[in-house]
Amino acid sequence: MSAEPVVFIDGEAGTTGLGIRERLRALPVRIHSIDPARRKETQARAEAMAAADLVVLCLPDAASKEAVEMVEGLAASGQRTPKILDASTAFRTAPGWVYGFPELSEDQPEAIRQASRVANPGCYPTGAIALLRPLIDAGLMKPDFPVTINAVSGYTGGGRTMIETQEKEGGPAFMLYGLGLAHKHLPEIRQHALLEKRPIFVPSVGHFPRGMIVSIPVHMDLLVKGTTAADLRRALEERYVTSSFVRVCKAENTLVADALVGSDDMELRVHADEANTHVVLTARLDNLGKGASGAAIQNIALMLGVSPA
Ligand SMILES: NC(=O)C1=CN([C@@H]2O[C@H](COP(=O)(O)OP(=O)(O)OC[C@H]3O[C@@H](n4cnc5c(N)ncnc54)[C@H](OP(=O)(O)O)[C@@H]3O)[C@@H](O)[C@H]2O)C=CC1
Ligand SMILES: CC(=O)N[C@@H](CCC(=O)OP(=O)(O)O)C(=O)O
Repeated sequence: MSAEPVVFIDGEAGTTGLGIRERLRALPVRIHSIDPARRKETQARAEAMAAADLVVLCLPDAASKEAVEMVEGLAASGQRTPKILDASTAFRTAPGWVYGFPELSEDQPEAIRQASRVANPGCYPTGAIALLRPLIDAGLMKPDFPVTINAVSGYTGGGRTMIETQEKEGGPAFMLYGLGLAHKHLPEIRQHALLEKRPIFVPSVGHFPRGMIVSIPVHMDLLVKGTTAADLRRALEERYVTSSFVRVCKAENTLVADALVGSDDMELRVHADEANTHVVLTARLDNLGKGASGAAIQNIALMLGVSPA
């Protein structure tokens, strides 16, 4: 790899692509862009891929799959091939891909460093997995726990189409969706949180651009006998004590969804009643920060072995 690695963002003009481009200014890398008029042309994209050390895919799932085939085509014709970081849902549970959540386990940063294919996590799974996985790993929550996840997102989570609808036509103040109970993030949450059962996941979107809260209610008598809210909090604190982005915070009585807008951090909380019979676990993040572009920058830094100047 040259002194200044080259990055090509396929989908640079989209919501996630723009966020990554902006954040890349903090890293010692060179961005290889293509003429916006040619951004969907196969030839122009293939040339840009061949010139890059890392390709970041910020595309819809189908276009991401096509882009990965293009990189594989380069390899088949004996050309140098870039590493790939994919922001879509297409490869988050695929064999041969490393899940780009460095806080997942102690070994995950090294796995991301070594990988040639990394899948950037979804926004909701980032919150849900961050709350659930340490509790399963610590043996406090059994893998067959009946998990329910409620979440609210800012409308930028829906990409360009939802942004245009909300901003031009003044979309709904608040709406539940995914009520077919088969949201595209369920397989990812289940696989990386190590859950045996499919969680019930009820996402929602509000008339605000950015911000997210993921919340998971827990009946304490369904956890491993004797588990307290303090045990849950300790397990989370132990997992994230070394993280620069994830922190465990004091429980609050109210939580505002857009408090972390512009930050790449995520806050986790354990809210309990006095009798310790009910707990609600919450994760608060910027859906475009730790939920998308911020997470991508963490992965890019690991994959290219660079850090902010
Ligand atoms: N928004 C979010 O909060 C998050 C989104 N993601 C994921 O990131 C990916 C991108 O999402 P997002 O940025 O929101 O979407 P956007 O719709 O905002 O951006 C997608 C971009 O890709 C371009 N594009 C579409 N098809 C092609 C193609 N065949 N070749 C080249 N460019 C193409 C689009 O151009 P045009 O507009 O002209 O069609 C657009 O610029 C998605 O897979 C999404 O699931 C991940 C985490 C969070
Ligand atoms: C509000 C909204 O529509 N959100 C999107 C998820 C956005 C996201 O971050 O997920 P991906 O990375 O998988 O695209 C949805 O529910 O499909």
